[in-house]
Amino acid sequence: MLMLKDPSLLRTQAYINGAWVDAAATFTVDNPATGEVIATVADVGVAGTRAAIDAAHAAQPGWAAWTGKERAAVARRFYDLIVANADDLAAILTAEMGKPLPEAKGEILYGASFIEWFAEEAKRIYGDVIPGHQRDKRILVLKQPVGVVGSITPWNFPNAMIARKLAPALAVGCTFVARPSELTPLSALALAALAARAGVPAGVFNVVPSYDAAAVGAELCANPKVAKITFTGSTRVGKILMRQCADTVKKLSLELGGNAPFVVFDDADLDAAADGALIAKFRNAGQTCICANRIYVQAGVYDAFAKKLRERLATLRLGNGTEPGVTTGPLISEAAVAKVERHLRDAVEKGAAVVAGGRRSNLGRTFFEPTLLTEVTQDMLVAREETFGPLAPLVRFATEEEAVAMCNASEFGLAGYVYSRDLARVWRVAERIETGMVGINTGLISTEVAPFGGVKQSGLGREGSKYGCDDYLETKYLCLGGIA
Ligand SMILES: NC(=O)c1ccc[n+]([C@@H]2O[C@H](COP(=O)([O-])OP(=O)(O)OC[C@H]3O[C@@H](n4cnc5c(N)ncnc54)[C@H](O)[C@@H]3O)[C@@H](O)[C@H]2O)c1
Ligand SMILES: O=C[C@H](O)CS(=O)(=O)O
Repeated sequence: MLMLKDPSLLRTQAYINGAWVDAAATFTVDNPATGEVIATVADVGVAGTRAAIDAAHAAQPGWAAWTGKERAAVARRFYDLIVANADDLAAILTAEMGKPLPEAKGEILYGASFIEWFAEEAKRIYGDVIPGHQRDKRILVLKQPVGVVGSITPWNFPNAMIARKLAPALAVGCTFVARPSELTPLSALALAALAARAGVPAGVFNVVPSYDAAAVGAELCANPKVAKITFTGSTRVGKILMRQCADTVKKLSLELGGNAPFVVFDDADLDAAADGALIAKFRNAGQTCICANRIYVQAGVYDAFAKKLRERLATLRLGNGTEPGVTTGPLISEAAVAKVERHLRDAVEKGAAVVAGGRRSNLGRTFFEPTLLTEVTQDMLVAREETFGPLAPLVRFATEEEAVAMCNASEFGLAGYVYSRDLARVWRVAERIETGMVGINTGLISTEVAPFGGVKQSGLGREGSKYGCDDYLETKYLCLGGIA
């Protein structure tokens, strides 16, 4: 049973047009650590999603008519309420997703940082005045909200992935229909409760929990009242949404799959690199889009680095995320465990060696021991596919050229990491690696102040930073003639 300071944050109805709405259909939300049902949630399906879109469409002109300062004030109250209720939001998040409470609290504050950042940006949505091309012409450029935004988000960061999208939308005057993952809807519903308390007007922020992701996604993509789709999730689903948006030429922001290379050169600080690899690989039990998926180590330091990383794996404690001292929670499902096992089996069959972990834990069906593999080669599944679990594969390389070529031998390009104390080498590799983001001598790069996003099949657009409003704005050009 979830013990909350404010039990009213545990919401199981949809939030549409400022009202909590039941539905005839429901679905259950399970605790991935224990398998117990923690909530039964209204499933509003396509009909409820359509109603939410209608509400968002009706509310949008009014919301856009508020000044940036007025929207900023509401967003600031929203931020303050999230921070004030962070412990409850973290408890809800851990219950439905499994990550350890300290990590869940960190996610809540990370998500809140986007609400804070874009509350500030709301006052600075500037246009332009451009010198006329003819004597009687005056040219203006306006930045206007795109309109209704449909949002589809994953289970691994059930608070922050919504906040990272909702924040710029609210700031510029868009309205928002959020369809959270069926695995983790409670975090989104708790955010809706706090948004209402903050004074976000009815219809501006709607949450439509639903089990049938494909049907609701198709409605969001096809409905002409929706101007933009913002999606975070797998590349597979991102491609489906792209296709479905074509008929109405919707704007798209896509934060998709990753396969991050993590490169350790022989001149690196090996302790710093091992610390960085531990966080970049095992944060959220390896279930983040920017997790180090392939760890490339230059031959001269390969054994020393493997030893240091193995020592650090021994400090990880697997367990239920509510228990003090637990660093690594369960995976989201048995299917996720099966994917880790498939990558492990393939690697071992092709010659890799298990030097730590390598098996399910007796803690439960979704627990897998943090695992370290050596003698991994580029042809193994673990180097080509996103594992999304606590499996660290070490690949040996000889030269910088070889390392960069192996990094770029992927259709993904979200994040990459480079450890070296040679400034020239760091610049060469950071400029040549085909990713949207590069961590240099650090394994933790996520922040609201920087543009988050990928290249190649890892996505379109950027979230956060001074660039983060761009994807929620249209640029309108006014040409004033006859000014003699
Ligand atoms: N780039 C990023 O910022 C980022 C962040 C988090 C996760 N991810 C990626 O997400 C994946 C893991 O998350 P996941 O398993 O939830 O991904 P997923 O693509 O399976 O699901 C993401 C969301 O899409 C919904 N969905 C599934 N099929 C759909 C369809 N046909 N139409 C519409 N919606 C549909 C799901 O219910 C969920 O809400 C990984 O690939 C990870 O790299 C990327
Ligand atoms: O899983 C993907 C998230 O975007 C990772 S982070 O929350 O930005 O670190």
